Formats: sequence, C-alpha cells, structure tokens
Amino acid sequence: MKAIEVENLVKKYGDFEAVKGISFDVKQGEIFAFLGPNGAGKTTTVHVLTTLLKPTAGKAIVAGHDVVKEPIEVRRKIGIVFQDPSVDRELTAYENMLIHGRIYGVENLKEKIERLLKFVELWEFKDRPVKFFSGGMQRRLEIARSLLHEPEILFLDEPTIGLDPQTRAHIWDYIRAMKEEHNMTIFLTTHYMDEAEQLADRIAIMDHGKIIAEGTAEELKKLVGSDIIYLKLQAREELRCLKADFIKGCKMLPDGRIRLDVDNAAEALPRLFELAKESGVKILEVTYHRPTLNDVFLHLTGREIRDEGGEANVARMIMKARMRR
Ligand SMILES: Nc1ncnc2c1ncn2[C@@H]1O[C@H](COP(=O)(O)OP(=O)(O)OP(=O)(O)O)[C@@H](O)[C@H]1O
Repeated sequence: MKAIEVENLVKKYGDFEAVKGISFDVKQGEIFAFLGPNGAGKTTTVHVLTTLLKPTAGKAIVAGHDVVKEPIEVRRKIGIVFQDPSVDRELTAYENMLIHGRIYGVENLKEKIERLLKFVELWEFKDRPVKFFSGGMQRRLEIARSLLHEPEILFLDEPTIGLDPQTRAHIWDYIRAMKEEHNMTIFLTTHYMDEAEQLADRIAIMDHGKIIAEGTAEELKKLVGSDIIYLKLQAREELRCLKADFIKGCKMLPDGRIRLDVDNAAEALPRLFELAKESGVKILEVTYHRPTLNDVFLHLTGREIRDEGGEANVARMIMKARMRR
C-alpha cells in the first residue's frame, strides 16, 4: 500500500517556482529520502505534505487523505520533526512532552511519555530544562515528542543537521528502530549522502525543484557505471576527453578534473597511462573508486552536493528561523 502519493506537485513563492511538478510514491513501512543540496526544494515539499503550505498545483495524498481537502485528517496521522528547533527551551523534557500530548489529546499519556523518553535515552534527564541539553539531546526529544500520538508517517527534515558524527549515528539507530519495531513510514530530507545511503530504502535526488533520479542507492549508482577514475592534468589546456574502447564515459568537471567511467579501474589504469603518453597529456594525479551517491549527483548535474560544515549550517538554520518569524 502507498503511504504517500504525489502527482505533478508545484509550489510557487510569488513568481519563483521552488517545486516544479514533482511526482513520486512512498510505500507503507519504507524509509524514503529526499536527497539534494540546500535550496533544492526539499523543505518546501515537506511543508506541503504536512499541510503547512498549500500547493500551487498538483495533488498529494498522505496517509490516504488529500493534503488540501482533508488537512486535519492528514495532521492526525503524521508526526513532524522540523529543521528548526521547536521544543520550549525553558521547560523540562517531561513538560515539553506533557504539553504536546495534552494538545493532541493523547490517551495513557504518562506511560507513553515514559516509554518514549526511555526509547530516546532521555528518561534520566526528564526533569532538566531543555536549555541545558546538547543539540543531539534536543533532536532526540523532538523525535520522542513527534511520536507521542503514534503517527503512521513520520516526516524528518534534515534530522541530523549540525550534529557530530557520533550523535548522527545514534539518531540513525532510532530511525531504523522506528521502522523495524513499529513498521512506521519515514520520509526524510537530507543533504548528507551517507545519511541517505545508510538509512533509506529508496532515494529521490532533488535539484532546483525537480526530482532528477529515483531508486535504491544501488540502482542510482548504476546510473554512473562501474568504476570511476578522476584525473588531474598538468595544464588546463590539456583538458579534453580521452577516447578508447575501455572508456565508457568521460566528463570534464568544472573544478578542472576529468572523470572517466570504466568497467574495471585496476585494469584500465595502465592502459590509461599509455593512452595519455600517446596523446601527449601529462597526468598529475589519479584517484579511482566505486561510485557513490556523490558521483551520481555529479554525473546528473555536473556539480557536487556541497556539505557545508556544521557551523555554517547552524548559522543558516538560525537565519531561516528568523526569516520565518
Ligand atoms: N518563504 C519563501 N519565500 C520565497 N522563497 C522561498 C521561501 N522558502 C523557500 N524559498 C526558496 O525556495 C527554494 C527551495 O527552498 P527549500 O527550503 O524548500 O529548499 P531545501 O532543499 O529544503 O533547502 P534547505 O536544506 O536549505 O532547507 C530556495 O531557493 C529558497 O530560497
């Protein structure tokens, strides 16, 4: 069964089209990731699917309900963890859970709070004000809070942005547990390739408001080819594609490197050196590896999904939060 069905969804801000007619389905019980650089339109799509924004055109059915015609039914069945922190920092973890649970009219609230705070390993900190929590603890509290009303589908917008690698891995464990233990459908957005690869059953790659590829990580990597060789040449004027039967694809990258697709890099390298010598091209540096999702993005767009450092992302989140107020 389908948990989410989206058809030709468009969202404009004034004249600017942030989401340009995307279509996709998410199956019940799967982890589906929207992977793309900042500004690709991921958050806008999540806001439409969670009824916070009205689409300009197109259709979206979430948990069996139309987001425009039946927003209240949709909201009852979904949980959301936003990119911007939304817990009350002056209240304790327990108080945050209690208020949210009462707003939603959650039954057996106390038992549920205890179970969920234990699930995210915050039970021993339940009486501490959230302002004393680390970023990772706050995010865990947000996840616990979003699960209080037992949603069918959980939306996570950049769930590990700005967190250190260990905390990120920890959050991934909770996300996997939600899928495995509760058969929950999880829709997440991320600009971290490893996050999409580690967690998602299927991935949609988004860029400039469009879905440019969709599939499992393995299927997406097949778009690139088998192995990839990157060459750095001595002079920029030497930048041209080398031609030989063992080279399946060749692309000149904006950063001045050449990317070659080959079946087997180990066998191709000696032949490549010969070919370079014959063609009078001086190779300065060679790297090769099996394709990653970054290569897929590079292959499709000619650019890399840049991973801004933690601090830059936190600064961006603060700016965005201010803009939304
Ligand atoms: N309220 C708004 N008004 C005008 N333009 C907006 C608004 N919100 C977002 N945009 C623009 O729409 C585009 C998509 O933004 P969106 O936040 O959906 O991207 P994203 O992929 O989620 O990136 P991020 O990870 O930075 O949130 C961007 O160009 C952004 O500047």
